[in-house]
Amino acid sequence: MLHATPTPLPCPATTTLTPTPTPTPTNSNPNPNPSLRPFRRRFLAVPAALSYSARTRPAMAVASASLVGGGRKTLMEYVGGGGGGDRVGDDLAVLLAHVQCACKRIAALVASPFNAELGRGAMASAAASAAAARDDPKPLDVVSNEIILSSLRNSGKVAVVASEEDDLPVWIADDGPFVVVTDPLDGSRNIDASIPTGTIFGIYNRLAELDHLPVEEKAQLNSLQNGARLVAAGYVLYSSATILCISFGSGTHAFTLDQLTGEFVLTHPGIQIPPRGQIYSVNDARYFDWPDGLRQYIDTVRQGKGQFPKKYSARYICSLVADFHRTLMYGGLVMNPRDHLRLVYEANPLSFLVEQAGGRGSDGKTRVLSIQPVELHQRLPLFMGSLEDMHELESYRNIQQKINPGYEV
Ligand SMILES: O=P(O)(O)OC[C@H]1O[C@](O)(COP(=O)(O)O)[C@@H](O)[C@@H]1O
Repeated sequence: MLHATPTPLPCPATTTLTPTPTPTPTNSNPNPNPSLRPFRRRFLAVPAALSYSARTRPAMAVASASLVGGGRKTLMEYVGGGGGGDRVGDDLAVLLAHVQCACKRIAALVASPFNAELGRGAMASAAASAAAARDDPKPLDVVSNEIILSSLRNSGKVAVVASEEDDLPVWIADDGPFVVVTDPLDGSRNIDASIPTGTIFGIYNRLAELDHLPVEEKAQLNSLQNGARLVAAGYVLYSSATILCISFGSGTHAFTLDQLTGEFVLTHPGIQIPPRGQIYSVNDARYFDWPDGLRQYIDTVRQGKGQFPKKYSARYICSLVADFHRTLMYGGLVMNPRDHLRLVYEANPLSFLVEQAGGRGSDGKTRVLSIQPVELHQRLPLFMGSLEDMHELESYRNIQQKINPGYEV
């Protein structure tokens, strides 16, 4: 079994920061599928650090020493050593310790051999209801949501959490200094094929001027903050490597999970997205639903007739975090031109990260971070990537897809 021989590392992975203990979490969105309860118990109960068998550990530790001993900082060392700049006080550090802990749990979950059983739960519920739309939460989304919510509660640092999986934000504590928005497991429709998925999160300060309002109202308004007010934003990519990429408003930095020690170590400090890439990432099957401007742009760059005289390549995983991460690394564009991705949970945190890496995020007309959210689950066309590619794309003007029939796959 996955956790038969646990060798727990402390969670949160810091000894200097002591999270405030809170009562056993309850969830506002209990999973209605009773067949999932054993899995939820298992994954909510495991220690954050990944577990390894005693037999394999010594050999792995030798390899590990060469990586971690190579002078690379862990995420918590980076944050504790002032790496995040002035914005990262003790409260935010404690919160981050809990966020990374939750994401290690989700990383173990998505790689688990028990996913097939969880998937059967998804198919059963889909069969039971004709209304089971593609956007319905899948069990792994639900479990991931519970893991995140539980960790955020336990941090003692969060006033309210707004999750893509929940209709309404969950108020946690009046004195929590932070507001967290999250998509706990984006791209989960790919999970049965072991295609990468990701967690996205954004952190705002709680707006003290709203404290006097009724709970529902202040929960909503705190969660609808403009993306320009983000204190920090990040994602965790669950792929061949598990990568936590974060910005505190002073650059974008990526940490890779060392599977041997269970620590995120700094591998990509100060990421700069190339000003030009040669890759565009979009669901090309929608070509005939695209507006003229977008078709012309893609036709132009794929023929090497754009401002950059090389033929562009296409890459599309259909998992936003994975497509975004590749774009951050190699440059180019990642886009979904129809009203599909969500401003609060996806577009704002990722735009914050791409801007901090020297790129741009827009809805095709307007900088994402200047759009004031009016609804929690508000959707928008989304274009992000290299600065020069973004400017060229936006110069075609008519790039937002207005036809959005609700595709089957
Ligand atoms: O169907 P499209 O337009 O290609 O959209 C795919 C996008 O939708 C997502 O799967 C998110 O949508 P869901 O919230 O429905 O899972 C992204 O990960 C991906 O980039």
